[in-house]
Amino acid sequence: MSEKLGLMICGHGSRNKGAVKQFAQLAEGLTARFPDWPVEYGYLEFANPVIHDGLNKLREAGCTRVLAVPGMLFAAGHAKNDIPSVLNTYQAMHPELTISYGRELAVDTRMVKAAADRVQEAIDAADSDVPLHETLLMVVGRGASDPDANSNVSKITRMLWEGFGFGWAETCYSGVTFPLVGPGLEHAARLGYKRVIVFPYFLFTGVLVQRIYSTTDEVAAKHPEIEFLKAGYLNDHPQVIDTMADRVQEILQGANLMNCQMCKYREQVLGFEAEVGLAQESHHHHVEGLGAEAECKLCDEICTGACEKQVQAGGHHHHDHGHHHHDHSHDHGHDHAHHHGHSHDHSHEHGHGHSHGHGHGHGHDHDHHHHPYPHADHPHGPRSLNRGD
Ligand SMILES: C[C@@]1(CC(=O)O)c2cc3[nH]c(cc4nc(cc5[nH]c(cc(n2)[C@H]1CCC(=O)O)[C@@](C)(CC(=O)O)[C@@H]5CCC(=O)O)C(CC(=O)O)=C4CCC(=O)O)c(CCC(=O)O)c3CC(=O)O
Ligand SMILES: [Co+2]
Repeated sequence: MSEKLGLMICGHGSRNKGAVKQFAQLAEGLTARFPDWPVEYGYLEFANPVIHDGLNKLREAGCTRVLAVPGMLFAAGHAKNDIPSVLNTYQAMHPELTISYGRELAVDTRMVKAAADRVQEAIDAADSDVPLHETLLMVVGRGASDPDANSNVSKITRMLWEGFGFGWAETCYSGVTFPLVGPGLEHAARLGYKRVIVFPYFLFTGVLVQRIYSTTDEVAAKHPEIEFLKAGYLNDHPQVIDTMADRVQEILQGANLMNCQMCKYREQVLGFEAEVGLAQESHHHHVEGLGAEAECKLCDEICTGACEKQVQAGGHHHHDHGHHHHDHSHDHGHDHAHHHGHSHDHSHEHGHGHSHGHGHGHGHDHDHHHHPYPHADHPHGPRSLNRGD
């Protein structure tokens, strides 16, 4: 029997409409590279269609083998646990279909080229001329509880630093790990460079990119002697699409091997030894498929940061399912009542034994546990930064 191939692009998803639109554009770009196959995309969380919907469509189109690629920059929880969990569940329900999973975009010369273009665009758009030697590049990664992914951001930073010849370069993160953007930029401001370029190494706009830009404005206001440039994120850069297309080809060539050398689940990674052999399970089923329900109504298109201000003012996020800020809220034990009225116990086990429960909109009760991130209370990390919630 001949095989009918289909392509499934597994994206992250955002509450922000602009972000979802931009990911869809990226997916369109990839679709154009595979004109002979049915191509679908779906999101892990916060937006529709979900990955499951896309898989249904491919199956209905008669596909016998689905090549699934993660629309993810690095291999952390989403690429290692959450997407595989969705795919494996689907595979188990549909044994007639074969799902082959590809790898993340990872550190790749083409990704570095795409990043370099965004940095160059920021330099070109600047009013003044500052020599590269007097410029500091700050690359902002998403940040995860996986040092494999976090350290790959530093590699991107070094490639850009060395490639351009900037005076200095640093790496910081939008959440979960340290240093966060605020402390990272404050440190950078002390180094005496005339210009600081803040570059979010992100695929699309959204809540987090907006937070990075707002934090940059706050730090810039305190340092009028330094010029801060805000570079754009990767978006649907042709080289990003090329890289993703290559990840698809790798599956067919049988070369889609993830690099497990630095994987905390398999190897004794310094500081993360306790996580060897840990179950790689998804924590995302509770947010998956929140479509129109999760969509942010506070901004029209590109995130304005209005949701953050609401949180800071003491109110909860408009569609807060209590998960929204958990990466920096482990230190307060409290319960959120939720408008949907279902309860869900979400406990984070970590060294200090705190936990918080929250309710959220889901049809069933369940427990899930995140392994404690060993440096959650780092002085430049998430817990020390009081964003007011
Ligand atoms: C705003 C928020 C959603 C909301 O609540 O609205 C949001 C948004 C986005 N995340 C994105 C990417 C990634 N998110 C993770 C991981 C986590 N993200 C989580 C929370 C939140 N993520 C909420 C903010 C909470 C806060 O900080 O206040 C965690 C804490 C909780 C959880 O999800 O369970 C979990 C940590 C798990 C851990 O490591 O412990 C990883 C790493 C990984 O793979 O795990 C990647 C990179 C994947 C890659 O490599 O590409 C993108 C796409 C960015 C892009 O454009 O590229 C968006 C979209 C946007 O910014 O809108
Ligand atoms: Co996420």
